[in-house]
Amino acid sequence: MTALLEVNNLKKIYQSRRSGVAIEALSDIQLEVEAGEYVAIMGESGSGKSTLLNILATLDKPTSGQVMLDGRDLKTVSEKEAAAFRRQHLGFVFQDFNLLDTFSVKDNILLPLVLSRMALKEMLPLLDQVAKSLGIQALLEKFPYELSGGQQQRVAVARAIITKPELLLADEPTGALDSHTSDQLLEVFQQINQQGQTIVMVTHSSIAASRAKRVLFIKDGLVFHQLYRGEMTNQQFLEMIAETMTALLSKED
Ligand SMILES: Nc1ncnc2c1ncn2[C@@H]1O[C@H](COP(=O)(O)OP(=O)(O)OP(=O)(O)O)[C@@H](O)[C@H]1O
Repeated sequence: MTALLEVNNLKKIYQSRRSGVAIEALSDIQLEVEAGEYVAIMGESGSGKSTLLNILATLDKPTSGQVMLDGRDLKTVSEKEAAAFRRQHLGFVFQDFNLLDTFSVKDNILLPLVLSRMALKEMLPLLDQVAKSLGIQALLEKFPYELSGGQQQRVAVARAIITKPELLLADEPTGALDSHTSDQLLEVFQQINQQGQTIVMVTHSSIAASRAKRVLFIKDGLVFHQLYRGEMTNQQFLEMIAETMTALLSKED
């Protein structure tokens, strides 16, 4: 079986325009994600997590190496095609929700379908389904500024999954949430993963990572280590992740 996402020998070097100094953010990343997996990516600040996510999201290009999504090399996605490609195949959830304040919740969620020119009568059943599964039916006519952070993030998740993307990419999705709301969001992620949604989530939080099925640790631009949940409970997996993070941070090179 081929993986849904395959990353081979990915390297990213940033060239500082001012100083001319080259920074190697990713040196040789190798990873595979199967359809239906829920993978968290951890690593200390500056280890290259956002760089990796941006490349997977087709928002940035690698210096070398390959990313294959569902058998397609992202190199073959042209600049012109990129926005439509992202809409059709990927969903995004960010730390700061990124909702449009002048649009109602309903219109925010429908936006990717509107941009894909779907007919309204096809959209509405999808809206209904996604709103029900995230428990946000009562919020549809409100505006984002009328919602709590947790509610806004649920709306952002609804917008990300309404297109039924092959892959949901999340960058610090619990970063702006308090611990209670963060738990609720993590439940939502577990629930949509159980329904078949593949998720790759970058996070600083060991608690968030402990809800995934697998955790990758990045250090020095490489996948340094990985842990599988297997039969572990959330608490057991959390302890193992926390120990690994401590070891990772204490091992200076
Ligand atoms: N646009 C850029 N130009 C130059 N250097 C960059 C750029 N973006 C990131 N970097 C550098 O690349 C390295 C990796 O950064 P990246 O943001 O991917 O790390 P991160 O693991 O996501 O960090 P954090 O957890 O703090 O968000 C860092 O050394 C950073 O300073």
